[in-house]
Amino acid sequence: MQTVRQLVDLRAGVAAWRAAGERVALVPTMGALHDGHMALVEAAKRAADRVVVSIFVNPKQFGPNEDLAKYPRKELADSRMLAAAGVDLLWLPPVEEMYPEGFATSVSVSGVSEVLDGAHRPGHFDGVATVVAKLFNQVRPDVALFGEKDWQQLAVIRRLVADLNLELEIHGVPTQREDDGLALSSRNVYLVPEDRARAVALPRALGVAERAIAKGGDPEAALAQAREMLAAAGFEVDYVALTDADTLGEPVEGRPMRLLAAARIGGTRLIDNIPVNTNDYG
Ligand SMILES: Nc1ncnc2c1ncn2[C@@H]1O[C@H](COP(=O)(O)OP(=O)(O)OP(=O)(O)O)[C@@H](O)[C@H]1O
Ligand SMILES: CC(C)(CO)[C@@H](O)C(=O)[O-]
Ligand code: BAL
Repeated sequence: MQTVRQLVDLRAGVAAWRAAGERVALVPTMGALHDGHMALVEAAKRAADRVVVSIFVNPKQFGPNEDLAKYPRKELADSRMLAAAGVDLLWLPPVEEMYPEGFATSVSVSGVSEVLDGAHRPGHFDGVATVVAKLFNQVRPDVALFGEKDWQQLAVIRRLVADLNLELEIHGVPTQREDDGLALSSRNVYLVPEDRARAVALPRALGVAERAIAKGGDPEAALAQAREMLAAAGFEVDYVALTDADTLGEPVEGRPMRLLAAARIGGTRLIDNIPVNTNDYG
């Protein structure tokens, strides 16, 4: 595996593959890799001939009171995992390479960025859209892979790609979970054992609400019950919401729906989401 930190070297590496007619996949990450990231890498290997993984803890997507400084950084372990998985190139740009002196542009996707996590983390999705647009231009992949764990992020990126006529495919990869159902996340390392045990309430509350709604129950009552379950487990709830799966606006009759939640326990903010399978009970 090649590891590069300068754009000129990234471009040279990718250009050689492109000249040979090879298909290139990009997996953008912020590092501290776990099996969720590795599922993206495996999907990338199936989708393309060459796999580029980026690790960049993007300052522009963290708010002033968020965890940028303490976000886990594990470059050596990450690099070994990626090499062992057969990744071709690791793109590790320093902050000055990504945002040189004078950088002044922001990419903003309205609508889908403004609700849920967008409302709770002002500016977050502008930071994500800006860095992802840059990564797409730097690597120029044929396909890029993102996890469904960050469902709203995936929706924002699909909108960005459609609106700017970017020529690449976006593949969503299902959420990888611990045995008890908690979604894998780099931020799970922040959880002390007691909070880790309680955190299982997040996927459970979503599951309970999903079954109630899928069976035709009152959505507002189901969402209220999920909020109560989370509060009882010690979470402070940012939101539990039922939305249209693509726009993240109000659910629309006959279109796929998604249940999404964000909640904080012991100072750690966790997110999760699941589809609402009305057909299971049709
Ligand atoms: N459990 C998971 N299953 C599938 N994909 C995941 C999972 N966790 C993260 N990803 C995906 O990996 C990519 C990189 O995410 P990132 O590096 O932010 O990791 P993370 O675990 O989501 O970290 P964080 O704690 O910041 O949420 C994103 O596309 C994200 O959706
Ligand atoms: C897509 C991403 C790598 C952009 O910084 C980040 O938001 C993430 O890891 O999900
Ligand atoms: N996985 C999403 C990145 C973030 O929370 O900033």
